[in-house]
Amino acid sequence: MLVLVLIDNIKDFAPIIYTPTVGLVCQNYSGLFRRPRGMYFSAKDKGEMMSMIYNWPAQQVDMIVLTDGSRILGLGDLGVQGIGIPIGKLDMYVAAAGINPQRILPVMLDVGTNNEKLLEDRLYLGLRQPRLEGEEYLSIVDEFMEAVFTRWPKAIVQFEDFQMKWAFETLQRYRKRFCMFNDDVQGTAGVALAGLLGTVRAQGRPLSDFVNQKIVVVGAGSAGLGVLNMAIQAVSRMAGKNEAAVKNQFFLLDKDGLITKERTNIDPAAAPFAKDLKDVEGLREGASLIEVVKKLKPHVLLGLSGVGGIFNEEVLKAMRESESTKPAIFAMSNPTMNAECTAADAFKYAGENIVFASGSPFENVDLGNGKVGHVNQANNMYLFPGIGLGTLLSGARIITDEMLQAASECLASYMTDEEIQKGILYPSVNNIRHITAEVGAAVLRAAVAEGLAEGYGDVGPRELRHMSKEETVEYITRNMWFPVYSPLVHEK
Ligand SMILES: NC(=O)c1ccc[n+]([C@@H]2O[C@H](COP(=O)([O-])OP(=O)(O)OC[C@H]3O[C@@H](n4cnc5c(N)ncnc54)[C@H](O)[C@@H]3O)[C@@H](O)[C@H]2O)c1
Ligand SMILES: O=C(O)C[C@H](O)C(=O)O
Ligand SMILES: [Mg+2]
Repeated sequence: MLVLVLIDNIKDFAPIIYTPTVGLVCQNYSGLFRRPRGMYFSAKDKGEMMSMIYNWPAQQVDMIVLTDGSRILGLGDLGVQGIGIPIGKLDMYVAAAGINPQRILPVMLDVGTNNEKLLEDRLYLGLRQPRLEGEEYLSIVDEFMEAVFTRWPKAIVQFEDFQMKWAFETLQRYRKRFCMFNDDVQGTAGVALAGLLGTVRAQGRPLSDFVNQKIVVVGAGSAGLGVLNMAIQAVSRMAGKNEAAVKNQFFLLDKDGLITKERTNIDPAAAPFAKDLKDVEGLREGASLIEVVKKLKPHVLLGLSGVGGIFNEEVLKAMRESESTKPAIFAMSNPTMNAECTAADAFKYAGENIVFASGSPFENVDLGNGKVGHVNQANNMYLFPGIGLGTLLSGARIITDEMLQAASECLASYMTDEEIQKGILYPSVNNIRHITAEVGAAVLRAAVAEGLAEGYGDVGPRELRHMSKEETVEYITRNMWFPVYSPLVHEK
């Protein structure tokens, strides 16, 4: 019965099973622990993972969400307590994508934690050792991946909330070998790109104008860099130029301010986005956020820093001088406390004509005189269920950039011009099954176009190839699991 309640009331329950409440649960997980859910693989299980996987009681597993707990939302290293995230994401898979709840598997890779507080907490449930590093670490993930795909060759593994270095390294290591994706890097990028394209439409400009938007990204981690990579690919396609030629409009800041080529010890993943000082006249290496906003007057300010409140009054007021008629403020960090600003502050200080989005939910803002400041939830939940379900039903064995791009484009075109004019960039969470069906169909059709779709169950690749767009959406919808409960019969 619970699943039905969740599906029917997803808008009310998403903030509980998902951000922000899931963050609070993870922070307190060891103390709250009652019974286990999912599987834990620890560094001490090395050599045993294959038999452990074969011990999982379900015959079939379709969807796995895996974390090592090293970067849980914006809350940092929470060790095994991060298991709440795979559980919450998979609850969303059940509610939004209709993945059969008997075929999901939340997984924690316990390789230790560097969180001193947890190491000293006598209730802490995980290994009391510093995190494994280097080859030792990778050998654990390798063993897990080999074991999973040996038993369930058609499963999909979603990597979630890994610290940046491992997020990128594992993505490169596995994406051509296994059916996997990194939600923080790739799911987030697709949702952000759809929102960025929406803001161009909200200004009443043609999509081709995207190439002229000045976009400041605050946070050079797995999510921020994922967004930049995908946005630059999109601009490059639109402008018909190579990626190097279209980077000028993007500006990147991390904890040390504006990233330029003058930076010493620059992270290799951020290096391609570092600015030449001559292209940011009047700004210096490490310029602060307020300096950058005042100087550049950007169209979009997008936060993926994990730092609550850094879009402060001064920064938001500076956005009033934006060159855009409808400046966009995306405070995408989670949970709510870590959002770069609140919705109310954004409308109060940056003005009523902004477009606003946050990663965690906020109420719409009453602007007085019957006017409402619409709050969008720019969260990867709009895409990951469709990416997972579309891939599953296509039978593809890898997830390509084209499939992810199709997901993002589908979300970008979901909203009508009328809605977009009102600042509504994303659909209501209440429609999540419909969105997921559309996104899933887009992903599946992209897999077909690339010749990757091998089919699922009785539906072979030939049938998939011959499905129209509408038939694909219908096929996806038909394959969503839905709870049916038999009526209780009372004895008279
Ligand atoms: N809305 C979504 O769908 C979504 C998706 C993924 C991640 N996120 C959120 O984004 C945040 C970051 O995630 P991540 O995986 O990129 O983390 P990360 O740890 O890989 O990166 C964080 C980045 O922020 C930078 N930073 C820290 N303090 C800063 C400051 N004061 N000013 C500017 N930059 C600063 C760091 O230098 C680093 O580059 C988290 O809060 C996470 O919850 C949201
Ligand atoms: O979990 C979320 O709500 C989004 C995202 O995956 C995050 O890490 O913040
Ligand atoms: Mg995440």
